[in-house]
Amino acid sequence: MSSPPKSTTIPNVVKEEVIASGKWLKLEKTTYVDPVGNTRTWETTKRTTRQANAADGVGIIALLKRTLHKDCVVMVKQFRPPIGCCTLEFPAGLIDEGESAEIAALRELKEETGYKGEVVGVTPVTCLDPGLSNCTTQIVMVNINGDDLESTNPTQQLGKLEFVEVLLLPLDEFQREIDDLMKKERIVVDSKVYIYGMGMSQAFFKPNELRVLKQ
Ligand SMILES: Nc1nc(=O)[nH]c2c1ncn2[C@H]1C[C@H](O)[C@@H](COP(=O)(O)OP(=O)(O)O)O1
Repeated sequence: MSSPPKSTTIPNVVKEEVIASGKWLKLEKTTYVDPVGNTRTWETTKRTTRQANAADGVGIIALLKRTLHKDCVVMVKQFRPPIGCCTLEFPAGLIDEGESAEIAALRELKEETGYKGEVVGVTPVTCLDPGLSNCTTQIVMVNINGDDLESTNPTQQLGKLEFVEVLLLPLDEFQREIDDLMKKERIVVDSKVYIYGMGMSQAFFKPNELRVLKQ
């Protein structure tokens, strides 16, 4: 088997040309130098809405905490035209001009679900699908005091063209609830959501499983 060519160059982008542009998205031809010094091209999509020094959007992991109830993750289900069916996602949205990720997260959570939250953590800017697009997000962790009067009967603040259903999934059965939902209806789950569920299952919900050391 022949060995791969040795990296000799720091890869970098040398040119970005717009091929097609719409209101929300554009398609570019990206010319770059690869790790062995060859000049190549890539087809790249970008959002037109990105604000300076910010991620494109936020995703919100919102935990609803109520006395005598299990903690629940606040989820949204909506029809997504690019994929042609409903998806299960964390509440999410684009960051507006002048907004921080934290402010955008609390605003989007209120609009999409009606809940008022408190920010307890935020990730760095993370990429979403870097082989396709430069799109980035920050995931904001939010707690909701469900005993607060304003959270007992939350009212969404959706635009006329927005149709978002709110689902509350118990944290301790998160992955199983999602699997059950997928058996019942045609729904595609956002990968961030499913990985969050798998991570929790692996970390917390098999305390008696014997650890096997693998060489
Ligand atoms: N790629 C898009 N095509 C559209 O035709 N419209 C789009 C695109 N991306 C965003 N939008 C519109 C739809 C909403 O009116 C606004 C804001 O969306 P937001 O709620 O912030 O984000 P999502 O919940 O992720 O749609 O942008």
